[in-house]
Amino acid sequence: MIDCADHLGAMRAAAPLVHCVTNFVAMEPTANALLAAGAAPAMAHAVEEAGDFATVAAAVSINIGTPSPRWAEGMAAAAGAAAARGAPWVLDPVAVYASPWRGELAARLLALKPTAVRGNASEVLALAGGASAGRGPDAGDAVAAAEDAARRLARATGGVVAVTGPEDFVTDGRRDLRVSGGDKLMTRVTALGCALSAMVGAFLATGRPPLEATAAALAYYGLAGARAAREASGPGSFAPLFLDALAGLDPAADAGALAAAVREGA
Ligand SMILES: Nc1ncnc2c1ncn2[C@@H]1O[C@H](COP(=O)(O)OP(=O)(O)OP(=O)(O)O)[C@@H](O)[C@H]1O
Ligand SMILES: Cc1ncsc1CCO
Ligand SMILES: [Mg+2]
Repeated sequence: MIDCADHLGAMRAAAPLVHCVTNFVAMEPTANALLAAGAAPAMAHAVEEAGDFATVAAAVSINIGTPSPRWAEGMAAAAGAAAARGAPWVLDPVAVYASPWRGELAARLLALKPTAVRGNASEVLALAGGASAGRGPDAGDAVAAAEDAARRLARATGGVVAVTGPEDFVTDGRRDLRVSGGDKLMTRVTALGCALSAMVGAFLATGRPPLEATAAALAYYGLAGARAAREASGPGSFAPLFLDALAGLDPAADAGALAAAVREGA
């Protein structure tokens, strides 16, 4: 059993600074999700300083959603600075299949060996070199179709790969975990996957084993999503209720529900 509540408590106690080089769309939702969870965000992407931010942050999250050539240099600087000091960092390969240039950028970042990759099924399939049915940033493939790709990618980087969707799949190439939770409404509000990647960074910052820390972050996020959906009347009311649920989840009271969300194996 993975003690997700212990991971959540440790993350909140550390209140880790997560430096995010992320996309225009995701900046505010990501910063708000981190703050609601009890972590601290920084968003800065200029190549002149992204490495400086990454040097003081407890974790780094790199998201290629709306790149430009200079922005890409900021991503490489931040990822490189995290990798150089052994700090955890997460790669979110948004729409990596959408253009050859985006594919090259993702490959360049992947070569810096992210502690975790978090993407949807189409992104993970494409990042591993396969065909995918993604459209814009949205998945067109089932999570199950990306499991082998995720394992191969994890073995190649030595890190963790998380494929998210209706049920999340997390692997380090040897051990597989599945995480249930969430709600379909989460696909009707933009950038919640992007914010989740930064949340994985916050949990990795505790220094706990990356596979388990990633699963704990997904379980926490999914439980908050399911709770918010119970109260929401649509995507508009879901968004603030989700922040409240992230803030309100309690390691003691919710330990059972968090642990029940994660299962090992097939
Ligand atoms: N169909 C679904 N049913 C239940 N929960 C879901 C569903 N789709 C996504 N989720 C929840 O949303 C989380 C984020 O997942 P998703 O795979 O949608 O990210 P994404 O496609 O990268 O999003 P984006 O790029 O828009 O930020 C998942 O971990 C899960 O908790
Ligand atoms: C809508 C959108 N376009 C590029 S990034 C992004 C945020 C969701 O991934
Ligand atoms: Mg995404």
